[in-house]
Amino acid sequence: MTASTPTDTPLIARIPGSKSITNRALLLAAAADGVSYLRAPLVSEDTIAFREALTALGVRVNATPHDEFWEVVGLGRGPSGGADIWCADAGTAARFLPPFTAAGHGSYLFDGTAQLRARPLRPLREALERLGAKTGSEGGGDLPLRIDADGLDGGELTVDGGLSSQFLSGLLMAAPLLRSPLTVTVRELVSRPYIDMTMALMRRFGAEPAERTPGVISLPADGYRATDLVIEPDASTASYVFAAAAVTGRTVTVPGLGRDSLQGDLGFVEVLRTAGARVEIGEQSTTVAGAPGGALRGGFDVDMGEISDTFMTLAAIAPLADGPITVRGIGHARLKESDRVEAIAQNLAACGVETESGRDWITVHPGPVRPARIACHRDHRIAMAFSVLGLRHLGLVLDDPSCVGKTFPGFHGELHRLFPDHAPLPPADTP
Ligand SMILES: O=C(O)C1=C[C@@H](OP(=O)(O)O)[C@@H](O)[C@H](O)C1
Ligand SMILES: C=C(OP(=O)(O)O)C(=O)O
Repeated sequence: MTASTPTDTPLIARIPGSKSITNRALLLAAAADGVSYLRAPLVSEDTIAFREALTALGVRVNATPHDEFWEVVGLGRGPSGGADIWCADAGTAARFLPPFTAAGHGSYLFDGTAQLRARPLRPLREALERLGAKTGSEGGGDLPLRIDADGLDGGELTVDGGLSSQFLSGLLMAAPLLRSPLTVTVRELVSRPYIDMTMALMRRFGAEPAERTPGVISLPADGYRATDLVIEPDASTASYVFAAAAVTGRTVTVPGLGRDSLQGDLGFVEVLRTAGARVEIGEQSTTVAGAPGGALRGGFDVDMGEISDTFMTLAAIAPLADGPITVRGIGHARLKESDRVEAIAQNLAACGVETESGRDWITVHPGPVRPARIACHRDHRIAMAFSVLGLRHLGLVLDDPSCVGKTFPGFHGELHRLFPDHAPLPPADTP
């Protein structure tokens, strides 16, 4: 072992499957010709919503009793017959499914919770209209969204991914189902690693997207072939146990997340390295070892625009560091389950921590953390990020612990299993 290699006996974390990979794989399997197998899928509110939406679209998804794998009987084309589609809180459902239905036939009405209705959808709708889709809004907002589908021709399309990369991912995944090839030119783009994930998974299902010039993606209209896919643990979820290692001085290993991961959010461990943790990204696993006593180095500035789901994991523990930490590039994090920049600033203020923030950045100053009630805003990541800070016995209480169910229903149980001396027993209403 080298000096920088984690040494104490690692705690082995059980991290559920990636939400982003599960929901992409569900869509691609539904569009494919043949029967696909998705192994170790995430079972959470977002993926159940996606699965139920596909069922409403006439796709058969059979689960084994303990969800070891899901069998998806592909349609081999877009859906037909029309349906009402409930997207719940899932941004992936609201952004990936409308292009899929537009490539099919029939009338579809998409809706979701008040939280989802508040999130942007217009650039996707406008892109679909430019492709020739007939769309309508009911009630004047972005959702409910109606799509009257009669298949789509390809051609040339410019897409604005400046608010969310999910618009582009949804359009790219629908492209092989169009009547002719499509070339997409990307104007503005946040969260680029998710586009690489989309294209990598499209290839796993037999499609051939090509980006010969950066920002210009050509997509043959050759459909998808069924496949058998093992879904990696979720790297955004893993950020909480890696941060937990950093603040407790323990070592945590996540098996199944290695250097070939499709998920950009694994890059969060590099931010922890800057904060003084030791990190090893192996072929099949990643290990983070906290500095003794859970000491954190501050006094740095980091752009987390490409891995913005993990910025709250860092910001929540930043008061424990020995200097201020500034996170940049996170304007689009204001458009998620909550305004995450505001939610972090507000909750840290409740803990007596000083912050400064602007449209797309926040600085967290070091200092004592006082007991507080954390306002989760029904945002799973606010709940999970502050649970990690809470490992330092600071008297933090979440106002809505069960909101973690969006991506990790068993979060509190797993945190307690790994850190029984630091994390409380899970609340009665969570697994
Ligand atoms: O494509 C995806 O699976 C996701 C893309 C990201 O959203 P944005 O592109 O809106 O940043 C991320 O925040 C979200 O949790 C999942
Ligand atoms: C932004 C998120 O989710 P969604 O897929 O709903 O966009 C998230 O999980 O942090």
